[in-house]
Amino acid sequence: MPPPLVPDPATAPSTGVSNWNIANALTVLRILLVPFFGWLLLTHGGHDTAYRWGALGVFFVASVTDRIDGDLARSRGLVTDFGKIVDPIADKALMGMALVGLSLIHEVPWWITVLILIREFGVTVLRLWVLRHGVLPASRGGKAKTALQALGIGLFVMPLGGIVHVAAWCVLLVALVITVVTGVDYVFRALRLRARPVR
Ligand SMILES: O=P(O)(O)OC[C@H](O)CO
Repeated sequence: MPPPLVPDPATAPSTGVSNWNIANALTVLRILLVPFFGWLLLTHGGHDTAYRWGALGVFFVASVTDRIDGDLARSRGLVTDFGKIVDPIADKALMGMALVGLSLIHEVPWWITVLILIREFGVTVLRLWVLRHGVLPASRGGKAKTALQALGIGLFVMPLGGIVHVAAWCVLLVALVITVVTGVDYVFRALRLRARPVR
């Protein structure tokens, strides 16, 4: 099969470019936005509508940079192992902060937050465990999972009730299922990678 015209940054071989590039800078920016987002979400116990909208704005910007840095890495040949490892970590930091914050203000049950955190932490450990054999890139399912988590969390952060709240629950529950299923899938991918020789 001929190679795709635009390689996927997750699976494309690293190009040898410097880690100091615009795609990785956006990833780092996303990490820096996490505490700011958390502060906005938790101010006044999450009951201040203005801060809540502010938190949603920061969450939206951070989520959009996830898309942009991937597109930039694809189109400009800026794929690096650093990006492959740190990009998912940045996503996990943002989603983790959001879920812990929403649980602290009693809007998402702790069991959901803990289950998702265990999966995300576990996949990060798997990535480090296989690193000497190769990089475990984000799978399509993993990317879909992150997009659904972002949508569900974004709906929860919106200071609106009614149908928005119902939609938030539906999306988050679907995201939860995909989170678990892709987590199991990564275990098998990691085991296959570990069977390869050390690089
Ligand atoms: O499921 P993971 O750990 O591969 O994470 C996927 C990334 O968040 C996609 O950007």
